[in-house]
Amino acid sequence: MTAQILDGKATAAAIKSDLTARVAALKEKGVTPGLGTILVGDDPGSQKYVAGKHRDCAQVGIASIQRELPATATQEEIEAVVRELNEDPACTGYIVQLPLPKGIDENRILELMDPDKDADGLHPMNLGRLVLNEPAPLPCTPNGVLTLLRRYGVEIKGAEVVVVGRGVTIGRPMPLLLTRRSENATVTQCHTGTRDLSSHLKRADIIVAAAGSAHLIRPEDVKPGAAVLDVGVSRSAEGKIVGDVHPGVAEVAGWISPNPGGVGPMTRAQLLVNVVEAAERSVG
Ligand SMILES: Nc1nc2c(c(=O)[nH]1)N[C@@H](CN(C=O)c1ccc(C(=O)N[C@@H](CCC(=O)O)C(=O)O)cc1)CN2
Repeated sequence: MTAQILDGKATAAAIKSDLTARVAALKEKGVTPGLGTILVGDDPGSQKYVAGKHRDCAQVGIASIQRELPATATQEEIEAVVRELNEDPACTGYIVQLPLPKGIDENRILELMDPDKDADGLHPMNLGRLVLNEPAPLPCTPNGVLTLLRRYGVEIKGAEVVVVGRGVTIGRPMPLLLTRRSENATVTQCHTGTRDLSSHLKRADIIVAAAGSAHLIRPEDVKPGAAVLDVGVSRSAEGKIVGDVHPGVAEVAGWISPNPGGVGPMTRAQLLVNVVEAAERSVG
């Protein structure tokens, strides 16, 4: 078997084309959505992701507001920029690019954001709303995973899903999305403390690999026909992306997301969706 590709690049392009029309309609009503980003430090990966987010904004007509601070920025300096974007009427939604440099209290920064401007869905109020099943902006990567699965007709209802990883951007919120009544999946969350990862993976209809551990998911651990989403990013010595999923998995799985070209572009597209939806709510 050769797996069908879950093409994140193509799916993101379709989403952006829909958003372009919605942004134009908002502008006719006098509202220009504006995405702010706060980037601290000089991590090349983060710089690339933020640059991509602003490229996407330009494509669909969303205004860009960029704030950059050096790696030496203090907690107070970052908090001052958060307060500034909270107050800026041109900034309808914003994100703080994660991770922040060591020594910065990331949770405190997220808590300080105006939850109504939280374009990432990572403010504790919005994560709480997700737990309570109330409307909230959805975390971009997990929502991107769901959108890809739906687009390619992968059955989620009743599926056994294994999520590998427990980070704040993917691992923690992913099961919350998958276990909503609208999705009705059964989720097992695995992490570095899981005793026998292989035994869990072998039962999974869908695997979401977000461990950041190169080629952790091996062909022999995957049930034939399963859908495998590769979210993890490690870098080779040459700086190339190495995913969590071994290339041989493509011979066993029913669907596989490439990496790059899978969940990454979907993360960016879902961010724009959150920004546009917030602007649409503001006009009623
Ligand atoms: N505030 C946030 N920080 C981080 C998030 C997030 O959702 N919000 N997620 C990740 C990084 N991320 C988004 O910011 C992200 C990751 C990957 C991509 C992407 O388009 N990747 C491309 C490859 C790019 C490359 O060549 O390096 C792909 O997969 O095709 C976009 C955004 C952590 N931080």
